[in-house]
Amino acid sequence: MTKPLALITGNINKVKEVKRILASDDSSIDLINVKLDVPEIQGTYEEVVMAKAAAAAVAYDGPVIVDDTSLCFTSWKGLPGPYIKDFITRLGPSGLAHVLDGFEDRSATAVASFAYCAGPGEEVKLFIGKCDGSITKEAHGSGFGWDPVFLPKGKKQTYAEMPGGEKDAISHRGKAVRLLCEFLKTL
Ligand SMILES: O=c1nc[nH]c2c1ncn2[C@H]1C[C@H](O)[C@@H](COP(=O)(O)OP(=O)(O)OP(=O)(O)O)O1
Ligand SMILES: [Mg+2]
Repeated sequence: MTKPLALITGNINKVKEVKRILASDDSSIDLINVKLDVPEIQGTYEEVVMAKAAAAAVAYDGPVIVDDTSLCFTSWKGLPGPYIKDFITRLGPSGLAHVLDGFEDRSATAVASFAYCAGPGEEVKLFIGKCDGSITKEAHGSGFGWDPVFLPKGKKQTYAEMPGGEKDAISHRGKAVRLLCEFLKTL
């Protein structure tokens, strides 16, 4: 029996956002969430998410989607990138904002790397969404991860301050999930 398509993540905020983006797309694509601990290798965000999807497909033994999210500082040549989780977990949003004090360029790019894998050993397909912005000097609003310190380019509110639908319309995750959705409709 084929298993349902599963979004493999331990992050409830990702699940909430992906479901909200899919619902607004009117796509009738249904996902279940399965929380599995999948290893995350070191490498570029493409390498990290491809390995994560392949491992998730084996662990779940069925069709999976994974999301690996990066936050890339221009002044740091793209770092922390896929290693952002340790930074935000240890420093919190305002601590993260202060690591750029002393750098003139506070620009950053949020990257959502989604990957689909139909099952163990199957090819992995990538869907990348990016949002350019900058890191504010202080936290504004409260919410998911580094949302309080990410100011999308051309906006007056951080991700944390804007309504969910507004974040989805411009966000790294919104862009990646809409690409993924187009692909899933062709299956
Ligand atoms: O839109 C976002 N806005 C703000 N913060 C975000 C966002 N999306 C991910 N994040 C945070 C969660 C984690 O601290 C790190 C990414 O790490 P990442 O490995 O992709 O996520 P995770 O370990 O929480 O869940 P998973 O089980 O899917 O790997 O950035
Ligand atoms: Mg993770």
